[in-house]
Amino acid sequence: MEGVKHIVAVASGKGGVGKSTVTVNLALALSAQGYRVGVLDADIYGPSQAQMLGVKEGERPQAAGEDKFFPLEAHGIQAMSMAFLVNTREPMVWRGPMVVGAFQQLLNQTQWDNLDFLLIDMPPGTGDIQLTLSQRVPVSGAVIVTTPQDIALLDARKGIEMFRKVNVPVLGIVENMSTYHCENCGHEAPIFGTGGGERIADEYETQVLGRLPLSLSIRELADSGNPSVISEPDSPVSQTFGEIAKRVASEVDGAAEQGPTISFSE
Ligand SMILES: Nc1ncnc2c1ncn2[C@@H]1O[C@H](COP(=O)(O)OP(=O)(O)OP(=O)(O)O)[C@@H](O)[C@H]1O
Repeated sequence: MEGVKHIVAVASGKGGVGKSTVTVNLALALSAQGYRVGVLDADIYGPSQAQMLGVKEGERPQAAGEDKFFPLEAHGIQAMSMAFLVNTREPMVWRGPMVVGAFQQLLNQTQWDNLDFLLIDMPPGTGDIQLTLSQRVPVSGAVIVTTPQDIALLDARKGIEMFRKVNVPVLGIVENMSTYHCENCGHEAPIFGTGGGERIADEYETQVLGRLPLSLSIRELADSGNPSVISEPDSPVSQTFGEIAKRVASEVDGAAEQGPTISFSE
């Protein structure tokens, strides 16, 4: 893909597990480590990246020649989202083919500037957008975000299986909302259970890239457009994102050094 070295999909089976939050913080952590990073928000119906990156409503991308757009820039990250092109207060009442068409346009018509990593914030599930992505562009790998409870793991398994079917390597699992740390009494409570990320990583012979707590500040900072990694760079949460970023970068570079693999499927 023009202007992009590595494409990494951030995905989950289930909605609301923190994909967008992980995407934006991982992007900022990679950027803090010196990489040039872009974020493509592939959630056409419910884009979140504009808000999480603090892009003001109504800010629109500039045209780049006849049929391309320059991405917007926020916190040093290049970004493209449906939210930059439409009024986000109105629902998008679109059928599947229109959604896929819009995604393809975001994919093909954004003029990325010399990126090391393009992170794609996927919509939940294993449908049209996921298939389109794997068929249209070379995806270096996928990061699977899950919470530790069984109902989320069930959907995360489907996500992993889907990427395997389309020959996209799974780089690892991010276990989000692992434990709740009470800011008043210090008590740790594993609200969504324990060990889920590890179990699923073992099952699919992949790794847990990192574990993040259920935390008021993660939510407040992401929702306010100044995510943890830039607002609290020295916090344990930001350090965890830094470690996840290092693992992702080394997995992807390692994969690049091995060269392409040949696979057969029906
Ligand atoms: N570790 C966390 N602690 C507290 N709140 C969190 C955490 N991770 C995410 N959240 C909050 O949970 C909500 C959902 O997160 P987010 O939008 O990242 O999920 P998602 O998986 O991308 O959702 P969707 O399926 O809608 O795309 C957001 O308000 C976010 O701030």
